[in-house]
Amino acid sequence: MGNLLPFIKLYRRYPGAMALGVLLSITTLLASLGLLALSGWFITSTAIAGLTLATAQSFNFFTPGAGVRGFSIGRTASRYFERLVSHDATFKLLAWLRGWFFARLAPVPLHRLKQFRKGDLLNRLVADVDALDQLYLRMFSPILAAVVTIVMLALGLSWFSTTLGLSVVLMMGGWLLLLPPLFYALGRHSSKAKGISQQQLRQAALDYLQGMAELQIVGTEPVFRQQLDDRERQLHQHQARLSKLEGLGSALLTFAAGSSAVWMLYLAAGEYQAEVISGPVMVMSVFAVLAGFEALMPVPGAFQFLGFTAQAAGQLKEVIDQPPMVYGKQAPEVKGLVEFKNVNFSYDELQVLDQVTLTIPAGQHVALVGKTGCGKSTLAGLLTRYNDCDSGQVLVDGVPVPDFTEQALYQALAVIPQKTHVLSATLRDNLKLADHSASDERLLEVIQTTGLNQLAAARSNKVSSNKVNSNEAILDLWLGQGGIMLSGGEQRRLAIARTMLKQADILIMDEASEGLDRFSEQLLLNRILEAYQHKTVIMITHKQSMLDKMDAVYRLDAGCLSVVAG
Ligand SMILES: Nc1ncnc2c1ncn2[C@@H]1O[C@H](COP(=O)(O)OP(=O)(O)OP(=O)(O)O)[C@@H](O)[C@H]1O
Repeated sequence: MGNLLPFIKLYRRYPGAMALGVLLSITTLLASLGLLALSGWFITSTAIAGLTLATAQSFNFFTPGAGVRGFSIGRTASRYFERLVSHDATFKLLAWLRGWFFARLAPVPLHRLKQFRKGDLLNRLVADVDALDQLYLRMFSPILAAVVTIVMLALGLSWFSTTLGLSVVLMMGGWLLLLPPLFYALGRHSSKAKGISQQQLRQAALDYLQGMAELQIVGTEPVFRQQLDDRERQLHQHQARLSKLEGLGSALLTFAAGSSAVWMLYLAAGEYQAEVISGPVMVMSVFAVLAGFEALMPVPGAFQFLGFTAQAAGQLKEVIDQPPMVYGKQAPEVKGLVEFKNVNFSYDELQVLDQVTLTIPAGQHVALVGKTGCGKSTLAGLLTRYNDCDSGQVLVDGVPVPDFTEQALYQALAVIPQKTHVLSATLRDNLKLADHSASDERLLEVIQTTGLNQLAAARSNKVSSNKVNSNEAILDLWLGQGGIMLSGGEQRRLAIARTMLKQADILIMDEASEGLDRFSEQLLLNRILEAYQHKTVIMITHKQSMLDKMDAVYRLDAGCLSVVAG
C-alpha cells in the first residue's frame, strides 16, 4: 500500500477538474436520492389525499410532480457531466503520468534498465500507468461521494426525526466501514495475481511472436504455445475469482439495502405511531435509505481491485527508484585523447577488467582484440558511460567522462555498435538520426560512399528513371519495423553511414564489418578511416586483415591489457 503514496500526491495535478468530478458525482447521488424519496412521499401523499373528495381537490399535485421531473432530469444531466469531467480529468492525468514516468525512466542508465525486459517496460509504461486511474475513478471519488451522501441523508432525515437520522448514520456508516477492509482482504491476493498473470502473459506472447520463426524451425512451437495457453488459463482463473467476488459484493449490498430498508420501516413506523412523523415521511424514509445505498455500490469493487492498483504502483516505483545517470558540468572542446587509468570493472561477481591502463593519443587509430567475451565491448562501454567503472578513471582530454555534460560527451563520441538500431521509418529519417541538419545532398553522398545506394537500386521498381525522383525515392525508402527489410550487412552500412554523418572526435567501432563481404569490408573500412583520418578511432575486431591499418593493437586477456603492435 505504501507504493501508492507517491502516486496519490500526483493526483493534485488537476485539482479543479477532480473536485468538479467529485462534486458532480455527489450531485448525481443526491438527485437519485431526492427522486426516490420524493416519489415515495408523493405516492403516499396522493394515496392519502384520494381518501376524501375534499383532500383530493385541495392536494397540490403539481409541485411534487415537477420536483420528481426536476430530480430525474437533474440526475441524468449530472451523471452525464460527471462522466465527462471525471473521465477527462483521469485521461489528462494518465497522459501526464505517462510523460512523468518516461521522464524518470529516460535518465536511468541503460545497464540498469537491462534488468527489465523490453515487453515488461512497455507493460509498465502502458498497463500499469492505466491501472492508476482506479485510484480516482473507483476510489477517491466514490468514497467521498458516499460519505457526503450519508451525511446529507442523515441530516435530511434528522429534520423529521433524530432517531431516523442517527439510524441512517449507523446503518450506512457501518457498511461503509465494513466493506473496504473486507473486500480488500478478499480480493487482495487474486487482484495482485491477476496483475502479475496479465504481465506474464503479455511477455510470453511477445516472446512467442518474436521467436516464432525459430521455434517452428526447431519444432518447439507447440511447447511454447502450450505455455502461453497455460498462462492464459491462469489469468482467466484469477479473473473468474474476481468476478465471483464482484457478484458477492453486489449480493451483499442488495442484502444490506433490503435489510436496512426493513429496519428503517420498523423504526419509521414507530415514529409514525408516536406521531413524530407523518405517513408520507415514513414511506419517504424507507425509499431514501434504499436510494442511499446506491452510493455504496462502487465500494466493494474499489477495494477488491486495490491490490491490483498497488501492484501496478509497485512496478512503476521499482523503475523510478533506479538511480539516474548523473552527468557533470564540463563541456571542453575535445581533441580526442583517451585514457583508461587502473580501470576495474565487474558484472556482479564476474570481474571483466582488472587494472586496465591504456592511453590513446588524439588522432590515433587503435585496435582492440581478444577472445569472445573477454571484455572488449565492456571497456569501450566505459567510455560511452554505458557503465561506469568500479574503480580507476576513464578520461577524455584529461577530463573524467562522468564530469562531462551529457551533450558534450555524446557530441564527442560516435559508435558503430554490434547491433544497429533501425527505426521503423525511411532511410532519410534513419540517417538524420546522426545529423538532423544534414541536407539531402549530404545524405545522398553518404549513401553513395557506404554503398547503401545498391540497396535502393535493388528495389528498383520504386526508383524512377528521373534523377530527381530517383534520389527522392532512395531517401524515402521505407526500412520496415526494426530494419526487417535490411540484411545484416546493410544494417552495418547504415550504422557506418550514420557515423560518417556525425563526424565526432572519437569513433568506437564494435565489430563494424560483421556481415560484410571481404571486398565491401576493405572498401568501407578505408572510407571510414579516411573520414576519421585525424580523429581517434578505437576498433574492436576479431579480423586479422583489419589490424595492419591501425597505429597500435592491444589484446585483452583475462581482464588485462597487453600491447600486440605499435
Ligand atoms: N550486462 C551484463 N551483465 C552480466 N554480464 C555481462 C553483461 N554484459 C556482458 N557480460 C559478460 O561480460 C563478459 C565480457 O563481455 P563483453 O561483451 O565485453 O565481451 P567482448 O569481448 O566484447 O565479447 P565479443 O567479442 O563476443 O563481443 C562476458 O563474459 C559477458 O558474458
